[in-house]
Amino acid sequence: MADSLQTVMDYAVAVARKAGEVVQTALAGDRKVMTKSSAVDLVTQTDQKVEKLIIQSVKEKFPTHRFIGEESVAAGEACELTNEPTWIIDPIDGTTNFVHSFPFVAVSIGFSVNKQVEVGVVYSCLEDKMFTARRGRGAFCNGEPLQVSEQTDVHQSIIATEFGSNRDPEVVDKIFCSMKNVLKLPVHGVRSAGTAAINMCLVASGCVEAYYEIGMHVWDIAAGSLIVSEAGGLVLDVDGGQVDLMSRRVLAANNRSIAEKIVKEIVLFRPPRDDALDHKQ
Ligand SMILES: O=P(O)(O)O[C@H]1[C@H](O)[C@@H](O)[C@H](O)[C@@H](O)[C@@H]1O
Ligand SMILES: [Mg+2]
Ligand SMILES: [Mg+2]
Repeated sequence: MADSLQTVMDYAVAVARKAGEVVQTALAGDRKVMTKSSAVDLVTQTDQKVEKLIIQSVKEKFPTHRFIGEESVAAGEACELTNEPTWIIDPIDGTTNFVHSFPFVAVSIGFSVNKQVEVGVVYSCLEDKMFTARRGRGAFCNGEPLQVSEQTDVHQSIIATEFGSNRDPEVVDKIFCSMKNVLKLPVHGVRSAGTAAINMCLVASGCVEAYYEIGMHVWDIAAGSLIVSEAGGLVLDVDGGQVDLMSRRVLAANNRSIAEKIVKEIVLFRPPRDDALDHKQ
């Protein structure tokens, strides 16, 4: 598999770039907005078109590989991570940004074998930044090596998080309570890029010290998790334990010292797992 992983990586980069071109072109036109799990969980025809393009392209080259794609799962496909080679795809991470032309939108492609992410590609289309990682081979942005921040003092940190698309009052309260706790540590700032994948690339790039979220999905974080760990960071569960990609909980941090401080401030809850949830809307 070692050499074929490079073939996978090269192909993922080429497909992500092609997908990014479609996203950019679509930004110039009208976007028909539909909803999924809630009134603020948005999807457009471009999300669906880009996912089809990625899956068709990959199937031509790797006919036996499996897929977990956000929009295919929304259409009723199983969301099951097995030991088989699997492409984990978010065609547009940051659909709300895309709808509003808020300029952070990414194509995220992870590739896993034995349930472990081996290749991660996040293409931040509007910034034209191609983030890549292969397990054990480092993380890069447009070919330049990435390194997480060296900051160990949480008070000198920027922390990224997201509001998600669940508007259940109890969940919103927990999200805000965690955010308030983090802000009051105090930290230099709290930020939301509106895309989990780009938040993770910001950790990998050393611009923010940590990103945490409860409620996102496996396709939001599969590629980014490898990019963070290959840039020298840690990817954990929000309780500080081992991350489980299907659990919809993640904390990516530059180092353990920052991670431990953030863990203490997060109000924990468990959304339904990706492999247990009925995604079909
Ligand atoms: O734009 P998406 O692909 O739907 O991903 C979003 C996700 O829906 C939202 O819940 C998270 O807060 C964002 O960070 C994701 O990137
Ligand atoms: Mg997403
Ligand atoms: Mg998406």
